[in-house]
Amino acid sequence: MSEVSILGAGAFGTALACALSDRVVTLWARDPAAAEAMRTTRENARRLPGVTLRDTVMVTSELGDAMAPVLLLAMPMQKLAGFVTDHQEMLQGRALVVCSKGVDLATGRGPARVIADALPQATVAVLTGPSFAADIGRGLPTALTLACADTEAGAALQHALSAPALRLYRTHDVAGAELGGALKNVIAIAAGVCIGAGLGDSARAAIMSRGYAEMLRFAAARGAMAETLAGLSGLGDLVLTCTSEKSRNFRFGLALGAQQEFDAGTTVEGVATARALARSAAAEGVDMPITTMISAVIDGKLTVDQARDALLARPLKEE
Ligand SMILES: NC(=O)C1=CN([C@@H]2O[C@H](COP(=O)(O)OP(=O)(O)OC[C@H]3O[C@@H](n4cnc5c(N)ncnc54)[C@H](OP(=O)(O)O)[C@@H]3O)[C@@H](O)[C@H]2O)C=CC1
Ligand SMILES: O=C(CO)COP(=O)(O)O
Repeated sequence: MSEVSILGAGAFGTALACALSDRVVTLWARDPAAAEAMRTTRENARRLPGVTLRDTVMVTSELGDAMAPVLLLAMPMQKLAGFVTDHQEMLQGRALVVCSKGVDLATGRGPARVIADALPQATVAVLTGPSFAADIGRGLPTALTLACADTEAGAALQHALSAPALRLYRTHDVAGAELGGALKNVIAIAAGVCIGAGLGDSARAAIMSRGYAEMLRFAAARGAMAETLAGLSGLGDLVLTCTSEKSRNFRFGLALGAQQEFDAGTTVEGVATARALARSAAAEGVDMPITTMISAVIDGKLTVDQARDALLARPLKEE
């Protein structure tokens, strides 16, 4: 049995398994056929093609075989609540490190709260920051934030999950870390829309800066620290995903801006999160114009032109 298991064999879970394969690590895939294919070909051809899984990566579809002391949860945000509720008993008493980025649309909760509500006794941490699965899977250097309210447990996890090319910084600001990862995906969609609609690089820089301003406002309203948002999990990830076509959120925005189809099977966390955040911002009186416009454009309530005009026509104000 390994010390660390990764639950969810998508692009990110597979990449993390590769990063941690300097030791024995277990990767759980819910689909037995996918697990069998990975075991025999040593590749996750569907989610992370071109990356070879070392022999130290044990792949299983039996959840019980993956019950290590430290579990990394690498599944889409909207699936997290169902997963932890369904497997409450098995997950009890372990350190749960969630890698999902987003807000639960049904309840408005972030990933750490979703887990803590289902497993009140669990040690919960968040692993987030600028990191494309394709980069991590290839062993390229990456720095992430590990957030845990319990400083001692956080330090232990920081050491347990660091690897030769994976450098972890630690914080106790769980809300800040998870909000950074959730909020930036919506701004990445907006940046993609901007480029896809031909609005230009200057407009994208404005979206990134003003998007960051609204990330800070929302995070402050939730009691998060501005310093956390200025770090890897906020600004770092915002820059990455607003400027690279490796980002699915950015690519989704590109397609939306260019009025092109986008593959519905691709995980685009910012879509549900935009809806959840726009709803919360309105309810809590937090000014989030870009997030609100992007949510409306995604839902077809506004065209890109209407959203652009509405943003430009806002009352002039101090920066
Ligand atoms: N890809 C990246 O570069 C990064 C991703 N992340 C975050 O990691 C999370 C996962 O993303 P990523 O791996 O890229 O997504 P993928 O779409 O590549 O994979 C999602 C994985 O989750 C599994 N899954 C879906 N539904 C469930 C469920 N109900 N129970 C258990 N497993 C389920 C899928 O299984 P199946 O294959 O059987 O459908 C699949 O293995 C997201 O929140 C994302 O924001 C964070 C940093 C980087
Ligand atoms: O969060 C990510 C990189 O840090 C991955 O971004 P996408 O989900 O947009 O591909």
